[in-house]
Amino acid sequence: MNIKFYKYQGAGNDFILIDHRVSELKNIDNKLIAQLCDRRFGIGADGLMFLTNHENYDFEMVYYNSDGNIGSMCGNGGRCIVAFAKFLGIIENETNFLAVDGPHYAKITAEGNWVELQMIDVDTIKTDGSAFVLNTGSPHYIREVQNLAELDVFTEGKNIRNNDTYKLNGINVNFVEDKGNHLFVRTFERGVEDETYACGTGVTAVAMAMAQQKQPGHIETPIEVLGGKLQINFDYDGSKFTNVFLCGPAEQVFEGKLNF
Ligand SMILES: N[C@H](CCC[C@H](N)C(=O)O)C(=O)O
Repeated sequence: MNIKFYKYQGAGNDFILIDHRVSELKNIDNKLIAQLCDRRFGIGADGLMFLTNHENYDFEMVYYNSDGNIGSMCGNGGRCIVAFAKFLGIIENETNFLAVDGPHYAKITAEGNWVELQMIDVDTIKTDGSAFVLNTGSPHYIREVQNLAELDVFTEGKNIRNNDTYKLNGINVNFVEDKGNHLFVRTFERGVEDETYACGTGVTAVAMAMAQQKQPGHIETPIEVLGGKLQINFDYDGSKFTNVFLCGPAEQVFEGKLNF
């Protein structure tokens, strides 16, 4: 089989994309996905996505984590697949597509490399000790820290993700430092089981957890991650977050063929 793939990255969160409308890869084998995402034995990526047809939407996004298992919502993956749909000529500068957590609206700049993706509304933030826990399409744990640049995110994140509370279903673990005019965020991702350079649903959750400690209103939060800059915009009425947008770059890096 000769299967064409494309590699995308959004703020350093990187993905393999396959146009499933034309691909011959019909039986999705989780071990093969893990191998393709492996950085030594495969292409290397934090996740793999199939773009498929859907009768009521422009397309459907099917997302797998790099361990080969189907993932929950991936925000940066969502932004990358929107850029991919534009590249394929399926959409122009706006789209409504379906993902695992429901329909998403997105808009895209003319050049196609800046994508603003609407995320699900959120009305529940729980606490776990001094940490916050919420679901933005994927489950997230958020802890505020000092000196985040020095933190051992892998060890700390892995311990939290595997503690008795979260071991069974897993959780994505985010650490945030308030830098005054922006938030600095680092994330240990479930399904990658490592720190990634950016996590879209993660920074969305972080912006909400930090905003609930402030005045309600329209809130725009600039975020710094290891792989670049993202921005989260939403309306917060004191209990609910609506009109939530994850904004940032989404770039095609290369294309290739799987030969097997
Ligand atoms: N990198 C992703 C999160 C992937 C979700 C995955 N780690 C899971 O919990 O299944 C993002 O940009 O939102």
